[in-house]
Amino acid sequence: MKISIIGSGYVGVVTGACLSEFGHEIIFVDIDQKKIDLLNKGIPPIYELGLADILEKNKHLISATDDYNSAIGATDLTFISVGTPCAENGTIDTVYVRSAAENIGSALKNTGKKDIHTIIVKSTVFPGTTESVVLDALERMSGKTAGEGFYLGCNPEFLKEGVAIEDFMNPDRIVIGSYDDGAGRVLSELYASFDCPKVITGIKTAEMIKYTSNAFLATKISFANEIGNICKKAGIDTEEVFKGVGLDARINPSFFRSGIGFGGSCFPKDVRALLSGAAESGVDTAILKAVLDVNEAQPLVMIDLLNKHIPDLKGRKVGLLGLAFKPDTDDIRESRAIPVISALTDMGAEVVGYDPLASENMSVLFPDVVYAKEISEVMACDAVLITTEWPEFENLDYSGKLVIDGRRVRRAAETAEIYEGVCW
Ligand SMILES: NC(=O)c1ccc[n+]([C@@H]2O[C@H](COP(=O)([O-])OP(=O)(O)OC[C@H]3O[C@@H](n4cnc5c(N)ncnc54)[C@H](O)[C@@H]3O)[C@@H](O)[C@H]2O)c1
Ligand SMILES: O=c1ccn([C@@H]2O[C@H](COP(=O)(O)OP(=O)(O)O[C@H]3O[C@H](CO)[C@@H](O)[C@H](O)[C@H]3O)[C@@H](O)[C@H]2O)c(=O)[nH]1
Repeated sequence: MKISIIGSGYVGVVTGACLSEFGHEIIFVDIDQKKIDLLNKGIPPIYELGLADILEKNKHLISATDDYNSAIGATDLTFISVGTPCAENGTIDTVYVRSAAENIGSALKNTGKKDIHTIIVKSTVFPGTTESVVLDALERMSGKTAGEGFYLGCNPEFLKEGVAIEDFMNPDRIVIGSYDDGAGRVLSELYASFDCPKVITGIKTAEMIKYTSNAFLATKISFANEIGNICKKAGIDTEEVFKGVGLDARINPSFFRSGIGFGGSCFPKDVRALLSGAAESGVDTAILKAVLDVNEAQPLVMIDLLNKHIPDLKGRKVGLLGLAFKPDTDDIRESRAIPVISALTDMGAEVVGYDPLASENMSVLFPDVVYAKEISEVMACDAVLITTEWPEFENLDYSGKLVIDGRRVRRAAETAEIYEGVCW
């Protein structure tokens, strides 16, 4: 198929790159000229394991542009994968989705396309958004009617950063929300060779499946952290507890890693959006509120543990191992290192941070932090705080150090002079 992808971020580029592996021709559309130039050279605009190889290998199938008319005119299927950031009231800001849909609608009109075009929303949007914001923009700008002049659907994405290619290629399920039979048919054909359950449903239900999945995973993590805090006080190993708990097939062992909570571009934003959307419709969401409250408090447990050993942090050097919101990414969005750095600087500590990929991104938020080129600079600090579990932190020698571990690095527990695990 010939496929255009609007928005060349984590989701867009991974989707396009993976679909090119099946021989589909891909045109990326973005408003960021830097990303367009990189993609046209076969270089990924974001870091994701394995992405560079695919883009280089399939260069002949891939191009990028800011011109909607040429991209829509040359393709049969368009994915919208632009960002849906948090608006001030906690709901999603649909400005990018609306603008993408308006531009697609105009292009459908300008190019005078005769063949029926399919538009699929891959961005995470609050239930109802595709059938209101997107549908309205497409019909208004194209002069066509959904289901007759174009097909409309949604296909939420479940990939995890860092393992995004693997997740896209081997999904647990594919969810297809269809406004009309056409969108369902086109996506069923596109994904025919994927050997996984396909959930074909209405658009609002598909949108809700995405929010519910993320909210449930976030709930598991906050629950694990609350239980972890109880275990820490009682001298019980949380990991062993969840090993025992997760063996119950009704529960499942994944996403029970306790620590300093969840960050990233999705869990915090999506739980907030669900909560705000529920409040707007008069539904009280006690569980979702608690999930966020636990997640806000959890990174600060590190500071309490540090204060136990160094009561006055003024002028003391505190090293941070890990700045990214999780390993194998340069993404710092909602990283749990952020509240830790803020608290430390508020208390007058000098922060030295190290991350294999994310230092540059973090330096935009915190220009006054010292970004270490070598881990030894962090290890020379008065205390070492582990905020991201990069595999290389398992190979360090922590002897003689005071370590507060937010992510359970075994080697630190074994070798540190003073070791405090956040929930163990
Ligand atoms: N990052 C993830 O792991 C992940 C996983 C599943 C779902 N999602 C969802 O997918 C969506 C995209 O997330 P992301 O992380 O890829 O975002 P991102 O910020 O990395 O990328 C969005 C891209 O869209 C471009 N853009 C914005 N407006 C545009 C327009 N009008 N026309 C063309 N391009 C435009 C931006 O320049 C940017 O390159 C969000 O709704 C997110 O919640 C993200
Ligand atoms: O047991 C766990 C698992 C994760 N985390 C933290 O949770 C955050 C998110 O991790 P992860 O889910 O691996 O990364 P994301 O790339 O944010 O992926 C989530 O968000 C995406 C965007 O919606 C979804 O597509 C994915 O299915 C969903 O896992 C990170 O800060 C992790 O450190 C924990 O603290 N404990």
